[in-house]
Amino acid sequence: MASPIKVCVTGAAGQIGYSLVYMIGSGAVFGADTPVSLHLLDIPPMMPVLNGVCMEIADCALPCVREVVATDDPSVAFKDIDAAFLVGAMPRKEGMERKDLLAANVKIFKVQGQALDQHAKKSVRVLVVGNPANTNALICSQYAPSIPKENFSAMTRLDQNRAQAQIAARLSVPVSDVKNCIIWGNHSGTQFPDVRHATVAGKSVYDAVNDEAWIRGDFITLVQKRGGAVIAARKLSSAMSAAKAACDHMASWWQGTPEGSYVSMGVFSDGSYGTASGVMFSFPVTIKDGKWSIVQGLPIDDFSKGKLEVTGKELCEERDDALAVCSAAQ
Ligand SMILES: NC(=O)C1=CN([C@@H]2O[C@H](COP(=O)(O)OP(=O)(O)OC[C@H]3O[C@@H](n4cnc5c(N)ncnc54)[C@H](O)[C@@H]3O)[C@@H](O)[C@H]2O)C=CC1
Ligand SMILES: O=C([O-])CC(=O)C(=O)O
Repeated sequence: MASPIKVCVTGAAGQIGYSLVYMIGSGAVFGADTPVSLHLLDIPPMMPVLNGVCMEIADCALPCVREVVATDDPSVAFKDIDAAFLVGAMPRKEGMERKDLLAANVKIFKVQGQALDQHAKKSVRVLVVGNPANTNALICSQYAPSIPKENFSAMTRLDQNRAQAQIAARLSVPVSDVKNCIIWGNHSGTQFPDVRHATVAGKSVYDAVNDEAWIRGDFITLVQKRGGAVIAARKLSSAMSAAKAACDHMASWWQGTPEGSYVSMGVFSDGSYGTASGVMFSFPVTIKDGKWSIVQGLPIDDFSKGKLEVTGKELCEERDDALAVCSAAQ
């Protein structure tokens, strides 16, 4: 076995953390032959709960887990880490939009950006899960200027998984047959789940579904509002599926995307497809040798163009609000 990689999970005593640490420890993300040192961060009042999580990790007897560091100190949690899952943040309650969390959560990502800048490896790959994820990732990157912007990303993989699961259910096929559903823009109600370029068992999803009204209507709304529907049902936000998506995201980043496949990630926008630049916009990306590249040249019709504009505008507004909160907190 190789030497352990250091992986940090913030909010490790919370709901998503509870599923996520097991999945990482099981080898599902970095490979069954890659040992990991788990660095678990939470806030001081949660240390007894985190201690219980550590007991359970030990009791799982996971061969990949070589070390567990549980702490409330970001300088310890981020020390020399290779990968970070930034989950620790307040979740929304019924009736809230994710951007309603901005004022409370964005300060966490400012402080953690500064701590990553000081303590993490410069090659660290950072996945932001805590909402509003795209804008938190942008702020985190901004306050970690010594780490390349390409090393920060926001999670829209749960939306991609939701979209692919809905298409599979509609066509009564296994979800593994459905590929290349795209999530454009913000992880919010303005996101654009797009199946124009998706395939099912190698054929066009658009043709297989053969119902443009559904694809442009109920399908989009269902994916956009799925997080809220889970909250209404569970009285808690998605946790198991969020942890699975975080693992899928990091596994793609670590291991690359197969030939002909792409995945959606919130990444620093260079203005591709005429989108807003300087925000963390979710694009289809391919990944090779740990580096993502935005898939270029996909035809975008007028319907899609309109959707990209709306979600880009929201991201610019969130960015401006977040910067105002951060400078007021200085
Ligand atoms: N991007 C996405 O697709 C998704 C994002 N989320 C977001 O993930 C976040 C976490 O959700 P849950 O685990 O359900 O919440 P939770 O409330 O169960 O757990 C959050 C944990 O973070 C900890 N925490 C708070 N501030 C912290 C800080 N400064 N440093 C370290 N830890 C801190 C809390 O003490 C708590 O243990 C929420 O913001 C939620 O909205 C949830 C689902 C999907
Ligand atoms: O909806 C929420 O607040 C949690 C989340 O981001 C999701 O489930 O997609």
